[in-house]
Amino acid sequence: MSRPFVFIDRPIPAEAEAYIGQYCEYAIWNRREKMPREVLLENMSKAAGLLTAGRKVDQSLLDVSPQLRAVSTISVGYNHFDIEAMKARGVIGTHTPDVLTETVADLVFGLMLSSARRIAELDRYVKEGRWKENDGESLFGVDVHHASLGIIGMGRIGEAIARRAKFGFEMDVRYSGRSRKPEAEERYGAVYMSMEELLKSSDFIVLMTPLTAETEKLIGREQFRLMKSGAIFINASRGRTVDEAALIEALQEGRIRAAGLDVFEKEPVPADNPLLAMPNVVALPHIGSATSRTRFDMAMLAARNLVMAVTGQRPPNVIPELK
Ligand SMILES: NC(=O)C1=CN([C@@H]2O[C@H](COP(=O)(O)OP(=O)(O)OC[C@H]3O[C@@H](n4cnc5c(N)ncnc54)[C@H](OP(=O)(O)O)[C@@H]3O)[C@@H](O)[C@H]2O)C=CC1
Ligand SMILES: O=CC(=O)O
Repeated sequence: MSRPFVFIDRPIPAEAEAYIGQYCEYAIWNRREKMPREVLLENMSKAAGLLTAGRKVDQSLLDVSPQLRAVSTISVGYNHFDIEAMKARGVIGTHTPDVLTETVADLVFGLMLSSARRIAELDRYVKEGRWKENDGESLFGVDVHHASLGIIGMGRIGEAIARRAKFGFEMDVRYSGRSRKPEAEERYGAVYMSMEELLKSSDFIVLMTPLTAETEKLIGREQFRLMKSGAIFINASRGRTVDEAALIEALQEGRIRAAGLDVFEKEPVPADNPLLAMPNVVALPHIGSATSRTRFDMAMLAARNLVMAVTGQRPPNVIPELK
């Protein structure tokens, strides 16, 4: 039987590439520069599978990919998939849940600690030689331990954050979302409440939902107005789950104390985005899952998902809407 042809649209670890090579013919775009569209078109015209991370899989891509049977993304989020278009064409979509959960939860805690104790801001302060003997209260922050934490989107990563909060920092955990999580309630004492109640009562608010039609701009002007004065807002979901103009306004007006952001409406974030000029904003370049170990595990899982899908087996990580 002939081996299926797959296209890998970015550099991946040698082990993942070798694994795919055991079962498939393949081509790989192995450079950091942007791939010319002709290269994509040439490969997609014959590809049964695509391994990517973040490339839009929409009608226009499907139109130039007549053989396509499966797309495997090296990410847990799959908001770059046009689900309806894929469903209509019978294209399988897979993602990489679980392997990155703990790593992303670590980063979220880093953002919480850095925002509360002003770690990134004060690092610059010391390195710029501004540290003086009588700085006193001007360098004070707020406590993370024993504070209240509201998690919006108590899924895999949300629960890993709740565990750290409960057992590491004795925080008072509450959550909102479209379904109850009895295990999280039992294990972490997490209290289920409406988003409104959560926003009004939490010292820290962490947004961890996927980006969907329902969650786009889930947090906007009205939600920032509901937050406690002095609240700290963390977003590691997707930039578009937040109305960024409303976030900027809330920070400029001093409505909230600080924000820790791993994601932005436009990525890479433009240098003139007002958020970048604010000392009380910790800004990261979408690195939630970016440790060597975790990125390796994600690539291997995505490679296995792809191979299974194009060789007629059912991969374990088909995205829920396409199951
Ligand atoms: N910054 C980064 O580098 C990373 C960001 N992410 C982002 O984090 C997201 C979550 O990942 P993960 O925890 O694995 O996913 P899960 O699917 O396990 O969790 C998502 C949670 O969000 C909830 N949710 C979905 N829609 C809504 C809604 N409309 N209102 C409130 N809650 C909602 C889900 O509810 P229910 O249980 O009812 O389905 C679920 O509990 C990813 O989709 C991705 O966008 C992920 C990894 C790295
Ligand atoms: O943002 C990263 C992901 O895995 O989703």
